[in-house]
Amino acid sequence: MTKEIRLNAFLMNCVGHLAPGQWTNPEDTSSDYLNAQYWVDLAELLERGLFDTLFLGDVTGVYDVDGGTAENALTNAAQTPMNDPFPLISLMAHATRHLGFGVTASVAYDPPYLLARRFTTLDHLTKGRVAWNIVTSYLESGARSLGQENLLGHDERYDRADEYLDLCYRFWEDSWDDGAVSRDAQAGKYVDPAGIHAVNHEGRYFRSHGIFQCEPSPQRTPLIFQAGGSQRGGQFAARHAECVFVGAPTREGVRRSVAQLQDQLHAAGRKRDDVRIFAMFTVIVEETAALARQRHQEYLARANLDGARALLSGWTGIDLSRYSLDDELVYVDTNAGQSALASFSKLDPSRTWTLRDALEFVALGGRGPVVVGDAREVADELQGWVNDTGIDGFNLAYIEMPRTFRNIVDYLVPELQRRGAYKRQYADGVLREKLLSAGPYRTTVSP
Ligand SMILES: Cc1cc2nc3c(=O)[nH]c(=O)nc-3n(C[C@H](O)[C@H](O)[C@H](O)COP(=O)(O)O)c2cc1C
Repeated sequence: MTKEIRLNAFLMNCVGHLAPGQWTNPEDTSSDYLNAQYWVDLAELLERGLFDTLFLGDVTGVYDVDGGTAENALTNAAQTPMNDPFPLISLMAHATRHLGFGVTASVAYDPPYLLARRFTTLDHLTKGRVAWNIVTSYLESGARSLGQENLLGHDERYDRADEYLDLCYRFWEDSWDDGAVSRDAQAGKYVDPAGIHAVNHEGRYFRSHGIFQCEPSPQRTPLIFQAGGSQRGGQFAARHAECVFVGAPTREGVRRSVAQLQDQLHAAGRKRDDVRIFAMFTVIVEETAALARQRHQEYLARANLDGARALLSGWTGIDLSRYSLDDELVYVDTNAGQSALASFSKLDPSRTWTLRDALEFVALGGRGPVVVGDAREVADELQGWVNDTGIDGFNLAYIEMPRTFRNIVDYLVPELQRRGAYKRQYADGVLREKLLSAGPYRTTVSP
């Protein structure tokens, strides 16, 4: 049977996101990210294309690993400057009915109570269309700006994140009984206090005593996404995630990431196909293959390798300005994101990468592959990846705004629909019901 492919759009609240240099194209509108209308137009476009979510990445801090300064990132707009993703969701939810919103929030800085409250608020305002992409942060600059000496150790960040999540689940799921909000005007009773329970938590990293102050939202716990493919990151995903976001440049790399995660799910007592897996990807599709290839060449000519180096240095925690472009990338453990370097070194042993190869790759679409062609070629390619790797869909980055997404909606989506590989309408229900064919509430079991 033809597998239905899921699509999310992958952006950050910044210029260019995963395409440093492309903002210099007069037709690219990504530097309009400061305008509300830019986001509303995008959300409406994605809903027209039946995208599952608009998925917003986020980082705390600036990319200052390259050369030990933020100069490169600032000059080339390498995810710097960057605004907060949360307020965008209220705007876009108001303009749409079905589109989901994935939002990345780090557990490194906000206390669990405040972040849990923010998600509950958004889940209400979106009527249950919010997902949380949980990350543990990788930029030391963020830690310093928030008054910390440095980031916790890589694996300890995940230990702390486990406790963070367990506490959030208690706020969302244990503090308010179903039916406690009676809104009984005749009796003059909005909430029945008997249905509200204090959360008492004394843990290694967090303490909290008291009732959660928000009434339960449609999903209670937002749909849980996770991105972070190290061994420890995979264990964390196996415990919490309902959807996982992987990023690797080759088919073999993605296949291995999926297989590793499935083994970890099995080890955690879950079914191997218990999570929906999305791969980072970029699509350049045009009405004709020739035009798509021409567009690709124009994008390559504008790609900014310095900006790409600022990004890759930040992701890996290694100052890549100290290496020559012909040096081969070799895996070492670092305290930043470990899977970023692994995906250009040990993940796929059949391929070696020089620094130049990796920068040219990252400059168009980050850690995900780029597929170029007319709708038929691109659909073949996407279906091939889904069949060979076990993923469920793609988190699609853009190169040019809004052309990348407009062309996907106008050319690729109808082709996938003709093949029976893409929905023709949204399913009913909250985001979890739409994406997982499950009930409205969290599908992973509390420990
Ligand atoms: C595909 C992908 C996307 C990611 N997106 C973000 C992001 O938007 N913000 C962020 O802080 N970390 C992001 N990360 C990093 C990780 O989630 C994680 O917090 C950390 O850096 C450690 O990752 P690791 O388990 O791969 O070593 C991403 C990782 C992957 C694999």
